Amino acid sequence: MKHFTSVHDVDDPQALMERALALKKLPPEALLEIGRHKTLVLLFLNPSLRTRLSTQKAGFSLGMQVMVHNAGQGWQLEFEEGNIMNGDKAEHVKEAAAVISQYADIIGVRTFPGLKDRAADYQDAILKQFMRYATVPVVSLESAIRHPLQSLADWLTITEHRPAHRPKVVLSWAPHPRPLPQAVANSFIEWMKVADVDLTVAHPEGYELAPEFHEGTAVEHDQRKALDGADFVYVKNWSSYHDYGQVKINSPEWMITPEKMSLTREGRFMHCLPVRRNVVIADAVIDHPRSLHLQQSHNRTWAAAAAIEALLQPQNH
Ligand SMILES: NCCC[C@H](NC(=O)CCC(=O)O)C(=O)O
Ligand SMILES: NC(=O)OP(=O)(O)O
Repeated sequence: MKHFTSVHDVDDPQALMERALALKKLPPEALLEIGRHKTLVLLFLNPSLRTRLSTQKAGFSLGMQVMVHNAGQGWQLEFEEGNIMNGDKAEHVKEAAAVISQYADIIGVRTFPGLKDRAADYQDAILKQFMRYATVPVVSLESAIRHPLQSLADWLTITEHRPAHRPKVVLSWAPHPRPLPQAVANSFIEWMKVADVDLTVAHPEGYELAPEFHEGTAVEHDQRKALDGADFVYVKNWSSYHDYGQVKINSPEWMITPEKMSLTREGRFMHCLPVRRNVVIADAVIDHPRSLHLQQSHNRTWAAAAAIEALLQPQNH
């Protein structure tokens, strides 16, 4: 694996998921050898709580040195090719990525979409520029269109709580006051396509995701119908893809409530966090023992550990 930016970078996603579960069970001293004398640099162009801490923790657990760099602490980066850099951008990604590569064995990058220019966001240009100019593997810490470490952690969580039958997994849109990226939803669909689950995406009309992610997935516009018999209910807001970046609905109709969860097959609630209580999800659902949101955030460490280990394999160098 050269980089970890989507499920398509992974030769055998099932094996990676199983390796993450195996790493979770290893004694701490066995883990420490995996990344000894290696350095991980995490670069945050946008805020984070879980990704920042769980990926650092994964690095530390694997015996790595970890450095975190926040945008705003350094020079403002230019990502366009050929621009006359006489504005506020002091350093080109061409130099920045090459320089960081001298200090790091793996570079992690978090970069959210601007949600103004769909074509630009869906080119995932900032992540791709880092991949182009870095001389070491790049791991996505959530890019404009995908969040693969989250999806891998979600898959671990589903695997750990899987019923005997093939589970029905519902990805349900929910309301939010702010325009949010489509990355978590896009990525979740992509990873669930390689997991052995029955996936339905529930969203109001007008909230279709990008065709490359949506195609081939069952879609339901009636949320209650979608929830019928669900084993896992993954809740996430995303802003409109078609009316790009817009919040078209902000009424509580799509909020997940105990009454809606009662339609499921003792369904487990999932959310990547951060979550707005009583907007996306009623307190009584997230505070219920069947909610898996904290198991998901715990599994972020193990997803990151497995991805980092795979990127450290000698064939990458
Ligand atoms: N990394 C997990 C989710 C990050 C981001 N959520 C947010 O920005 C929420 C912010 C707020 O609630 O105001 C998203 O949806 O992609
Ligand atoms: N779920 C997730 O990626 O959380 P952060 O944005 O806090 O990293």
